[in-house]
Amino acid sequence: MMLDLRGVSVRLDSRPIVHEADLLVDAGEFVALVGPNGCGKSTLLRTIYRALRPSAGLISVDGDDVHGLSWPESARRTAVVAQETPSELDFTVGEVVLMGRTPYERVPAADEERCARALDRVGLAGAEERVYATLSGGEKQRALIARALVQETRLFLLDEPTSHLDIRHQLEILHLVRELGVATLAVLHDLNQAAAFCDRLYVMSAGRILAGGPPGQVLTPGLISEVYGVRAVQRTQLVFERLKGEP
Ligand SMILES: Nc1ncnc2c1ncn2[C@@H]1O[C@H](COP(=O)(O)OP(=O)(O)OP(=O)(O)O)[C@@H](O)[C@H]1O
Repeated sequence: MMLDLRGVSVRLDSRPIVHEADLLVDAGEFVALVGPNGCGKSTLLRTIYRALRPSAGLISVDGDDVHGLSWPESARRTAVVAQETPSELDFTVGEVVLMGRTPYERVPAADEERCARALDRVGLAGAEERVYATLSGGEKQRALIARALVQETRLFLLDEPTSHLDIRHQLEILHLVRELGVATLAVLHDLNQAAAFCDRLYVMSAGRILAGGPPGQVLTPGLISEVYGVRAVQRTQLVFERLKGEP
């Protein structure tokens, strides 16, 4: 199992935020974590990438307790793609991508080669010298995915990677991550998108994981009304597919 959470609870300022979460991601799986604002999704993700410590439970990545690993060792197992943070803005794209090599000994020529390959893979070939702050939202997300790629981990954690992108760029990013084939746990807000892209998903509400499984089994009108307080009606829906080339 690539990621295995057993009974994970998290407290912030002594308030219980996550209660006894169990969650699995297998090698190569794309798993979504959905739930209403404030239910604890980001807190759970931050605990997996060690920005927070659980108050109870165990989180293992590739068989080892992440909170027992050294920082570089855990960073060689798990890469995070979140929304941009101010820390990236002063750098060139190449410098941002190279941050992904921080947990490794630096080998300049080989690292530049890795950086070029990763940028090529995300459709930003040759963008090393561009200033990160000047990229479009979609390009920034792709640069952050390139950074995760050079980190050479077997697990990706995505925290709302598409939330300020338009529909075409949202689809591009989700396609891209899926095609990489790296085990991924992604916090997503759009339930239709989560259902379309993930192998399995978990639904969180008020700090608890209420259900997990294939989207068709989990996203029932009953569960959606219980969790979000909205009535879900299943209809033939408009399906968006990315077209090749610019619109
Ligand atoms: N540093 C903190 N100290 C205390 N409480 C916090 C802290 N950070 C977040 N919280 C609270 O924890 C709860 C869960 O927040 P979290 O950001 O994990 O939710 P989320 O499901 O990711 O929400 P969203 O979908 O809006 O991003 C919220 O009630 C929030 O106010």
